[in-house]
Formats: sequence, C-alpha cells, structure tokens
Amino acid sequence: MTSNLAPDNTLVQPLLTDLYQISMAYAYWKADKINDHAVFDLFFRKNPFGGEFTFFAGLEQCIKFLASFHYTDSDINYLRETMPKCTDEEFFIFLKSVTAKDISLYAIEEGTVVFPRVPLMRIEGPLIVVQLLETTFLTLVNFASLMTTNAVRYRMAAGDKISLMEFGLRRAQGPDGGLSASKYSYIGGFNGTSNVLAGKMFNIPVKGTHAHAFINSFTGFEELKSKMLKRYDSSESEDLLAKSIEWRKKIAPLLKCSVDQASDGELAALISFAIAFPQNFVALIDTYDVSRSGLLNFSAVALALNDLGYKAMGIRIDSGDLAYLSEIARKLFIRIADDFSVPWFADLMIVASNDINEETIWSLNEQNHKINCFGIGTNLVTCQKQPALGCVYKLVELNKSPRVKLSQDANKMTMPGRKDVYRLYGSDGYALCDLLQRSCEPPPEVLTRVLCRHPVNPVKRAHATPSKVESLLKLFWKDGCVCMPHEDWASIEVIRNRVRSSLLTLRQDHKRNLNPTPYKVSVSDNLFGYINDLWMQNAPIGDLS
Ligand SMILES: Nc1ncnc2c1ncn2[C@@H]1O[C@H](COP(=O)(O)OP(=O)(O)OP(=O)(O)O)[C@@H](O)[C@H]1O
Ligand SMILES: O=P(O)(O)OC[C@H]1O[C@H](OP(=O)(O)OP(=O)(O)O)[C@H](O)[C@@H]1O
Ligand SMILES: O=C(O)c1cccnc1
Ligand SMILES: [Mg+2]
Repeated sequence: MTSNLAPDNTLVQPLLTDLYQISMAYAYWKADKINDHAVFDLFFRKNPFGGEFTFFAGLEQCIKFLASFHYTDSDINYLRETMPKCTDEEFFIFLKSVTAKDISLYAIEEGTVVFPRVPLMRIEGPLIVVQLLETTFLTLVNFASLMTTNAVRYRMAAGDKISLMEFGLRRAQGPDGGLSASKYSYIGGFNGTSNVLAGKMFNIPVKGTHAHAFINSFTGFEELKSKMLKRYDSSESEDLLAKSIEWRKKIAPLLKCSVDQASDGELAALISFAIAFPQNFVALIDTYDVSRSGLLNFSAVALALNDLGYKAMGIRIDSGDLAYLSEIARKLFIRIADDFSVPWFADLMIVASNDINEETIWSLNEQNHKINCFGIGTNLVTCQKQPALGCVYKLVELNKSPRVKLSQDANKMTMPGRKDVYRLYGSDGYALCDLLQRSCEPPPEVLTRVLCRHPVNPVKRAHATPSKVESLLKLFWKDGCVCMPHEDWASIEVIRNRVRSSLLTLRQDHKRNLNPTPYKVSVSDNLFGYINDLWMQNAPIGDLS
C-alpha cells in the first residue's frame, strides 16, 4: 500500500462496519462458502431533495478502503473477545488473511449524474469479502453523494456568477461530517470553504471574513493601540483613524444619516481589521445597524484605505432582509464610485449569510438581490432538506446464478444478475435514458434502434436510436491494484469538472425545481424477460381461503 492510497480518514478501516457483516462472514465460513463467488450492486431507489437527479461521489474513498483493507492483530483480538466464546479459532486465522486482492470493483466515475436503480458500483469476488465491504462502502457513498447533490442544487439556484462559500463546520454532524461537507461542497460547485483543515487536506480555496465578536471587542477609538498604516506604494505611514473620520462625515449625507448614529466601537474595530488586512479588507456590517452604522463605517475605512493605495474587498451582511440590505449597499457603493471617482467601489463584494438555504436563494433571486457571494452553513452541510440518501447493497448473483430479493413493492425488488449500464445520448447531446442489460448481451450500438423497457411496467416501452452510447460501469480495481489513471479517480479538480460537464448533459426539464420530469432508467428486452421470469419463479403462489 502506498501512502497516497490511504483513506482520508483513519476511521475508515474494516471494523467501521456493522457487527452483522462479521457474523455473516463467520456463518458463511462455517457453511463452507469460502469459495463462493458473489456479485453485489450498490444503488439507491429515490433521488434526494424532491429532485430527479443525484451526483455519485465517494468512489475515491472506496478505492482507498480496498487498497488498505486488512484486519490488524488488534482488530482480530477485539473480535475474538466480542464474538461468542464458541467461535472457531480457525476463523480468526482466516480473517487475518483477508484482503481485497480478489475483489473486482466496477463503478460509475465519481462526479457523474446518476439515477435510481442504476448500479453505481458492482462489486465482485469471494462472497465473504464482498459482504464485509457493505457497510463501509455505503457510509462512504451515501453522505458523499447526498452532499455533492445538495451543493449542485445550491449552485443551480445561485447561478454561475455568484461565489458560494461553505461555512458549516461548526454545525456539521461532527468532525468527519464537517470535513466531508467541505470537500463534497467543493466537488458540487462551491468556490471554497472556511474549513482550514479541508483547505490543507484537499487543496480547496479557504476564505473568510470575521465574526461579530471582533466588532464587539472594541467600544471606542481610545482602544486603538495603532491607527497608523503604511501607504501601499511607499514606506510613509498615515493616520487611518483620522482619514476614516473625515470620510465618515462626507459619506453620511449620502445615506441620509448622521455620524452620531454610527458606532465608534464598530469603526475602531474596522480600522483594526483594515490595518491587519489592508489588501483583503472585508467587514461584517450588521452588528449594530447596517444602514445607519455598518455601511457608513465600512465605506469610510474603505475610502481611507483607497487614499493609501489599497482596494477594499467588500462587506458581509448576516441578518435582516438580505435582498433589501444588499440593494441599499450596492446603491451606496455606486454613488460613492461616481461622486468620489473611485470606479472599483461600485463592484465591491457583498457577502450574505444567515441560515440560507436553496429556497432562500431562489427567493432572493426573484427580489433582484445585489449579493455576489453566499456564505452557507447549517442547511448545506446537514442537508436539512433530506438528511440521508438511501443507497443499498444487494446480492444479485452467486456462483453465476442470479439472486433476487422480492418485495410487496415492485419498485423495491432487486434486479438479479450481473448487469452493465449504458447511457444513451440523443443527437442534441442530452442524455436520453440509461439502459441496463445483462452482461452477456452485446452493447447497444450508435444509430441502431434499441427497445428500452420500463423495469416493472410491461406496457411502458420506447425505442431509442442513440447518437452516442457510453458504458457507465468501468473497472477501477482488480487483482489488488487500481486499474485507472490516478488523475481520473483521485483528482478533486477532475471530479469537480466532471460534475459540471455531467450536469450539462441533463435536459432542463429533469433539473427544474417544480415537478421535474423523471429521467428514464430502462432495461433491455432480454433483461426485462429474465427479471420477470425470476420474480415469477421466486414469488410463492398464495392460497385464497
Ligand atoms: N429578502 C429575503 N427574502 C427571503 N428570505 C430572507 C430574506 N432576507 C433574509 N432572509 C432569510 O430570513 C431569515 C431571517 O432570520 P431571522 O428571522 O432569524 O432574522 P435575523 O435577521 O437573523 O434576526 P437577528 O437580527 O435577530 O439575527 C434567514 O433565514 C434569512 O436567510
Ligand atoms: O447561518 P449558517 O448558514 O449556518 O451560516 C454560518 C453562520 O455562522 C456564523 O454565525 P453563527 O450562526 O454561529 O452566529 P450568529 O448567527 O449569531 O451570527 C455566520 O455569521 C453565519 O450566520
Ligand atoms: O468567514 C466567515 O465569515 C464565516 C465562517 C464561518 C461561519 N460563519 C462565517
Ligand atoms: Mg446565524
């Protein structure tokens, strides 16, 4: 194992599983199923957030888990103590020898848009080993895919021109929830995070402003130990406080307010922050009153900085009516740009935060907000709208014979057998449907008509003549080695770009918010017959009495 194949989180190890996997492993072993060969599918049944699409993520971590999969002596000792006393000692010797070298992992590329019932991963190998991977694979894929999908939805709401920052670590579901949220938000299209460790680990841009505490920590000018700042273009220092006070007097009439209403403590705090960060000055302006104090104090300091040759970055608003406040801020900045001949002032960045969710962004869009950047925490990282994705892991074939899980609900029945997945594209470049076939069938061909059947409903059928056919399941791991170039599966930038390009292949009606059209996931005629025969063979015939 090379170091770059270690999982991101050291908690990702074979005992990060449900006990029943190990219980089954023992019972399989006792039942002499050690040489049985299994095929499992990992898939979900329903798209999250009331949408009609999902983005697949977490694959890189699954591959890293495979690369490091083995039980340590201490794991074995713990299991020996935990399992019933009568557990055969030979089993622990067997377990110590287990690795993922006989596993084959086929998967859809991370960052691809995916749909219900489609196997995202097909895992093949010794039954015992494939079974032992279930829970860890699910925990690696479920949150990663949910989080990526959530981030994509926020990006769709905000549009491409707005910057999106993830601010959720403090509210996330623990350290791994927070770190994963930062990583998969970026993959889903956020521009950066406030989470410093995520920045270091994943090379994601880290950015931020300051909190109300910084403003509250000053009450007046007398607390300013330093008020001098060196000019950008020389070693000469000037009094930033005196300049800011002068500017405050000039700007107050533009806001139709009086200087007396503005907080001196806030101005002192902003001056201190500007002295610390003269080239990256951002100010939180809602501690006392946005229009009577915050905007005035910020603009005064920004113009004083301008006198010294520095360009301020912008403001953050964290309460109140964000559309209205962004509008008055932008109006003021444009007015200052014109009145005082500082053209860049018109484009100052306006960051908005405070309990923002997807709906808030849609609503702010309707109100014609003037925000350039949303800082989003709680609702993003906790996936408040839907906190879990229901990926499952099902046995579909054992020793080349199909296996099926029946259900009262036809939609919940598993699709037996080893299957391949093809995405068919129309001549306009959009995806038409996904087609599942038995692996023994020849792949669909470009410009050749293919019958696509609904997996359950026999009357729902359609012909497709694809302009392009893409085989979605690719071999990522075999014979103990990764079979894909490192860039393709392990580069966060490649995966992030894949999300973007994959989203573009999805027709607008599948993406709209209200009543989106379900994307078609079909089966070949051959697979339809095969599945339905198996369902019939396996479903008991009831007695009416
Ligand atoms: N123009 C707007 N349209 C729709 N939603 C908005 C708008 N402005 C703000 N919001 C949202 O409304 C909520 C306002 O939160 P809340 O009622 O707690 O007020 P607040 O401004 O935070 O008050 P406080 O000053 O006490 O913190 C937030 O979720 C925010 O994202
Ligand atoms: O609102 P979220 O989407 O979770 O975004 C992050 C929030 O975290 C920070 O303050 P915090 O909420 O800790 O305190 P505050 O609301 O009292 O400012 C920040 O000021 C945002 O309001
Ligand atoms: O940098 C910020 O403004 C920030 C970071 C985390 C949470 N809230 C705000
Ligand atoms: Mg808040």
